[in-house]
Amino acid sequence: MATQLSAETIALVKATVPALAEHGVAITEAMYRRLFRDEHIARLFNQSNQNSGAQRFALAGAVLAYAQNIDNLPVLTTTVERIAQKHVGYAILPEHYPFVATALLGAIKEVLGEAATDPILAAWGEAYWFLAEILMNREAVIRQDLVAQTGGWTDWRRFLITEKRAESDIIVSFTLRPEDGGPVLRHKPGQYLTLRFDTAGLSGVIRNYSISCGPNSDHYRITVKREPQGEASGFLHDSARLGSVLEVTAPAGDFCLADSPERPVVLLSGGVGLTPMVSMLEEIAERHKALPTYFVHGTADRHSHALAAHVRHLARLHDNIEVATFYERSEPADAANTGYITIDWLRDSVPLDQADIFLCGPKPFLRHFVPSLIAANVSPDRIHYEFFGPTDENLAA
Ligand SMILES: NC(=O)C1=CN([C@@H]2O[C@H](COP(=O)(O)OP(=O)(O)OC[C@H]3O[C@@H](n4cnc5c(N)ncnc54)[C@H](O)[C@@H]3O)[C@@H](O)[C@H]2O)C=CC1
Repeated sequence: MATQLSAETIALVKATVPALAEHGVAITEAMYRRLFRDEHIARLFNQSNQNSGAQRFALAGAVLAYAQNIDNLPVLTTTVERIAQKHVGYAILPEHYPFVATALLGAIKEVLGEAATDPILAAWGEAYWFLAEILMNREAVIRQDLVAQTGGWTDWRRFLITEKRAESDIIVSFTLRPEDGGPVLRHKPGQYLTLRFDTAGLSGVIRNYSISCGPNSDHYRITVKREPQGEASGFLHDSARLGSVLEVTAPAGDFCLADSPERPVVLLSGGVGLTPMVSMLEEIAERHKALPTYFVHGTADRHSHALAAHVRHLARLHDNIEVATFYERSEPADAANTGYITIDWLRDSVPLDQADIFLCGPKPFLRHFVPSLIAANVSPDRIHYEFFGPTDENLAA
């Protein structure tokens, strides 16, 4: 692999930035159309993100960001790590990359027509493989690291549902244990699992769910909200039973609590976005008993509030854990504030000037808090957020 792209390639790719800004979504649309002619490639993707169009927009943004920063790649380090983690979770392998190269170059030619000259296509081919090498190398390291650990694995492994438990009117937890009876890899609190369903009507459907329990070598727990028209969540809520099998890849993701947290921690969540926070809270209760921790959660009302008793229980056992709850609609008996969590409340109630802030929730929640925290002088390296779905890297913009 070239260790660096030539100045000529960089210039040719950068020259396509205006065309990508204008036609990026058309290009990614054409790319996916070409890519999905191969059934085995189509099965690698979460098709609900395709149906919503979100994946096309996210990829168009990523391609544009790559072209814009091709002479300053360190800017993309976080994005590259997230993509590599996601690829390992989706069991993407080096042999899949040529399919994307062919589809992307074909799509650029199709959409840009004569403007996509041979030198431009050659430059994009080179640029694609340059980035692909970086990703494939990183993904190989992640996979090696996974198999080197007790309970680790790569590719899909069969898990059984061994417990199913309602956490609120709309949220259910599932405990998953390997069918082979072996141990599981201790995940990093905050990481997610990738599940593949193999049931009639859901064959090949893939979804990510955050792990909602603390690290252990025996089982994982996921906690799932029923989404309107959600195929996978509908199946899990209505049809999955004890003993149902799900295929799972190893825990992935870089949104996690440090091994030895050095600053106070604020765990800020909206709705079912509390799941990775509960995993972090269990780990803090178990291993970081002196770490000042603020568990701040907003949800619609008491009926949608999952794992409430569990979180309160952990807080009661540990002096260092403070819990605050916000309901959009509260009743007099609720131990909750009314309305949304606000930046003013956070400023008055948690050590924003020192803490690491972890955020997970719906997009409007992240779109509100990430810029508000930056405006409140929280340095971006202390703001950590997670959102499932095609990654939107522009929340801080
Ligand atoms: N690891 C991950 O990336 C995970 C992501 N999620 C995501 O979290 C989201 C949670 O969704 P739902 O439970 O449907 O949430 P929701 O739409 O019901 O909202 C939950 C709460 O978030 C708060 N909120 C929403 N907008 C806000 C704003 N602008 N300012 C302040 N607070 C606001 C409110 O308290 C609201 O009650 C989903 O989009 C899901 O994909 C969930 C679990 C894990």
